[in-house]
Amino acid sequence: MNTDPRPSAAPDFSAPVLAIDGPSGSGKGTISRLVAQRLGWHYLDSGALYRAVGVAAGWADLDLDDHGALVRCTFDTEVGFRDDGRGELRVLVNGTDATDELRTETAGAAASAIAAIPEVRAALKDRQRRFRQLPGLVADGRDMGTVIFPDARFKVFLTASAEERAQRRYKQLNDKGVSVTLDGLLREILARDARDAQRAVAPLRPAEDAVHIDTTGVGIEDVVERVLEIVNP
Ligand SMILES: Nc1ncnc2c1ncn2[C@@H]1O[C@H](COP(=O)(O)OP(=O)(O)O)[C@@H](O)[C@H]1O
Ligand SMILES: Nc1ccn([C@H]2C[C@H](O)[C@@H](COP(=O)(O)OP(=O)(O)O)O2)c(=O)n1
Repeated sequence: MNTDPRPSAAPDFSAPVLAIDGPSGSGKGTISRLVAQRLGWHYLDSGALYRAVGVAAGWADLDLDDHGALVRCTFDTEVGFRDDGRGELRVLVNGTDATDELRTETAGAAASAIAAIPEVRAALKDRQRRFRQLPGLVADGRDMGTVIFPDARFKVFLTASAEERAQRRYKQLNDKGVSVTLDGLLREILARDARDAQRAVAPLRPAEDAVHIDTTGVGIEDVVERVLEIVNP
């Protein structure tokens, strides 16, 4: 998987972009990584950037209400992506492998709060756009098709029922030995959906030209095939 294409290079506007947006647990990361592997394209996990700022803010003991400090933290936080060779993405925050910490619901909630600050979103815009390199980019997030790559050639909006998304997260965390309750996860998912969809800047919503795929009860491989069909009909 191509994860970090020359991060300081300018975007290559001739590279096609597949934008995959959707709420937490809809399968964006899983499907994007598999599709990127199959196409041999680069992959941008935009949520990891917001999570990385959240984690770095936690390390620095910053107050989530101190917007000025969070914006400075966004500029100061270096995020690196590495393929572990088995198709999994490792994320380095200021040089430290923070992959496991990044995936916790605490980091997700911090990311969601920080992501509502317009200056933080603005600070991360160019960093995301630089991932656009040949032969193409699969970009996963909330505003890939609406704000970051509005001219993306392909746009997908993934959904699944909140109950199924909570079940998926429950299984994912349980498999990692993290102790959580299904009820608690469902509450967190609904709270995050509401905050991401209701914020003033770049709210979670499908682009007008996005293809909607409801993945409730649909297996991963079937979703991958449907997305590949959109790119190569
Ligand atoms: N279509 C699907 N059917 C069943 N499980 C899925 C499906 N898509 C993703 N998953 C599982 O759900 C969990 C959350 O998926 P993930 O890709 O992290 O979602 P997102 O990036 O949208 O939050 C993972 O454990 C993943 O394996
Ligand atoms: N493009 C993006 C990506 C993520 N965010 C914010 C909002 C999300 O709740 C958090 C975490 O995103 P992430 O995609 O990592 O979370 P999920 O895997 O969907 O649970 O970051 C965003 O505002 N815009």
